[in-house]
Amino acid sequence: MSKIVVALGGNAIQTSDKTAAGQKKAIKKTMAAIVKMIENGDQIVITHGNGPQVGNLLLQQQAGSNPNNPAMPLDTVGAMTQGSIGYWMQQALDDLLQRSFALKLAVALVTQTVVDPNDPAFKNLSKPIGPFFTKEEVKKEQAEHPNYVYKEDAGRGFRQVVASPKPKQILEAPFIRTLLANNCVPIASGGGGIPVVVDADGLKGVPGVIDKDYSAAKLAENIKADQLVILTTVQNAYLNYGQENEQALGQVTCSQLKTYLAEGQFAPGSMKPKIEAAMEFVQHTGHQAIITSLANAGKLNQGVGTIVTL
Ligand SMILES: Nc1ncnc2c1ncn2[C@@H]1O[C@H](COP(=O)(O)OP(=O)(O)O)[C@@H](O)[C@H]1O
Ligand SMILES: NC(=O)OP(=O)(O)O
Repeated sequence: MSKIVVALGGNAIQTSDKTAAGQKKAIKKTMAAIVKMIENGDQIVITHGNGPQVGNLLLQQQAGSNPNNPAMPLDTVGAMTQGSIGYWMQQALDDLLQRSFALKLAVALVTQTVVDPNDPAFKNLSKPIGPFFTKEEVKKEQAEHPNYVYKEDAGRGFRQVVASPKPKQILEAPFIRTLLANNCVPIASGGGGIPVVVDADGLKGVPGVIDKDYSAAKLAENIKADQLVILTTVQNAYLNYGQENEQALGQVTCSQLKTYLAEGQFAPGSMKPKIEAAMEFVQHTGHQAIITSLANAGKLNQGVGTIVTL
């Protein structure tokens, strides 16, 4: 039996139907793929992104804000998305688990991730969140939210960007291990975990959204996982992605990936963090990491995807 941390990307949650019912439906389909991994006999910890949801909720908070009901800050909004997405996943998974594993339960855990208050990411905002805007729309948004920063996101439009500090420690890692030991399926570190710093007064939430791929690697390391699995839209990481000479990467070493990273083969904000997270886990633990599509979740022992080794 292997202990596996599975990181789920936006496509596992997002749908054109943004209602709770629409998102629940998408998540139920995703959880059915995860159950296949549990059926293989492995211990699974699920982590997930929250980019679209945290940005949307932040806008909703601002729109409804008044002195008696003020908008919540970004760290709290991040926690709210851990709650909502975690609830949807937990419910979907419980329904599916009850059919085959009467004793297993999913448990969504509000998770804090320690970051460095001096992380340069607080000055260089880079994490896109919320909806996409056209050039015209973004001018209106900027007038309404003068403190927000917007950047172009890979030719797909403009999005608000926030700080994305690197995770240093997943605070609740020991409890995640306890949950695993007690036959639970933890859903943890959602949205990369709520970024917190430790100061003289204790823990303090800070404004940012951590990249869930980097947090997944840190979580996998902190709970001594045997494998990190990053499930996304593509079956593999590719060289020359989208070009005529595109080449899927199968088994690949960290030193080969270092060369490909230097060549700029992986787009920042999408495949690059997944490659860097996989390398970090493999280099720190000696275990392997796999990047592949959600559709391949049940076939991980069949050599699918990009398999990163030392
Ligand atoms: N070299 C590459 N190989 C594969 N996919 C790549 C590459 N460079 C960029 N991508 C893009 O990365 C996307 C996956 O990243 P992202 O959309 O951030 O995923 P998720 O939301 O699942 O975390 C793919 O859909 C693909 O468009
Ligand atoms: N927090 C995070 O990385 O979210 P996305 O994967 O949805 O961007």
